[in-house]
Amino acid sequence: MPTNVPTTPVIRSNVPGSFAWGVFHERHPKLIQQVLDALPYGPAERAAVERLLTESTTGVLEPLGAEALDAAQWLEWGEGLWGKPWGEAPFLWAESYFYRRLLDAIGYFRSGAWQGVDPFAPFKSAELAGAAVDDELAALSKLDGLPETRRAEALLSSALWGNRADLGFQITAETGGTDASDLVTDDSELLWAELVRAEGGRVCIVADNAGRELLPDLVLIDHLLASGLAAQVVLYVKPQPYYVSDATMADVLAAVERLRTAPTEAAKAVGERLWHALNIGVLVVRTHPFFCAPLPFHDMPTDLRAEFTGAAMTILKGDLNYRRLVGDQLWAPTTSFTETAGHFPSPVAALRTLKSDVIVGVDAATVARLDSTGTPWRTDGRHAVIQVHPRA
Ligand SMILES: O=P(O)(O)OC[C@H]1O[C@](O)(CO)[C@@H](O)[C@@H]1O
Repeated sequence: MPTNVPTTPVIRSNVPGSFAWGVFHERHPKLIQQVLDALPYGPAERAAVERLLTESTTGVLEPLGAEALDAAQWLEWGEGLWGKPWGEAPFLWAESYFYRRLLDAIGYFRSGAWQGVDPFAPFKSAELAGAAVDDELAALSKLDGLPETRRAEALLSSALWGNRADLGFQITAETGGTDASDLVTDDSELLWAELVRAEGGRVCIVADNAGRELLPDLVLIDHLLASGLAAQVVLYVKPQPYYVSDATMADVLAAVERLRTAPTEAAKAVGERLWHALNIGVLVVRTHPFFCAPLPFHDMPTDLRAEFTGAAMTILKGDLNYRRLVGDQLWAPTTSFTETAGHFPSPVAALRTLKSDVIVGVDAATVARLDSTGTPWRTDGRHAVIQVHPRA
């Protein structure tokens, strides 16, 4: 690259007052407290968690212990960063390592009583069991009466706003609910056109959160399969607990069960169809260690790249997947989505509510309108994008 071309700054968490700084210095202390309150960890785990909080806010990056199975992998990923303050590492890297170290602190990988115990399970279970989910599943019945196109739009919208996790089918089964201006880029027509163009292919969905986000994702998957738009759907989940509510295989099973045991026929039927789809392999759940790696998708390993290659479409859910797709950098918001996401090995769509500074693909007039509101529109979770990089 010529030396006079300015590069887009990578986001770091060392600027007091910035969003990234707030994640480490304001959100993580609260999160740690919630984790310690939710399960009765003993003195060793509690002390290790407190040490992690101190290290990640005022200390320097310490590598994993040599006994960890992924110690060598992390040493390589963190080359040049060890011994430096956490805030000097890229925000994406540091946040990912924080969750890896949290699992270390609570003994998730060590042989012992806490091995394999998801520290976030109490939050995920409470959400899935909650009355809000009952209402959302009940609202699903209303979608059956809608014309096909409207129904498809409603399902897409639910999967999108499910990422905000305070909305769901209720929004879409009724007359709207979100302000259209909340959707700052809307490529939904292009997304449906691409799905129709590649009808009968394999659609990959890279999940984000469990519970109230995963449920509408599963309903959308059911629609893609039932309509024939997809012959097969591959749902990618995290191999281990991550970013609090990210979906793992256990969360998929819990969500399918929630659907199958729902009080309404419409929701039950979705649950039964998904169970059958899993049985016959038209719905496949997969994972890969790279989904918990601290790197952008640009750097995905060859085996994962090969999995996405040939997919009719890959739909990436949520904020973190977006950051990993376009790069966790302070792009000018008008930078084209294709320029930043075109490296992905298949056509790709992002369904994301905005919860961090990164944003691309927004037209200048919309950026000016949003900036003029004086609200933190990039991070307050009130806005969303549907963005598509189609087949050439
Ligand atoms: O669940 P999502 O949509 O991926 O959001 C995760 C986001 O939450 C944060 O961890 C903290 O707000 C962001 O840094 C991150 O991108």
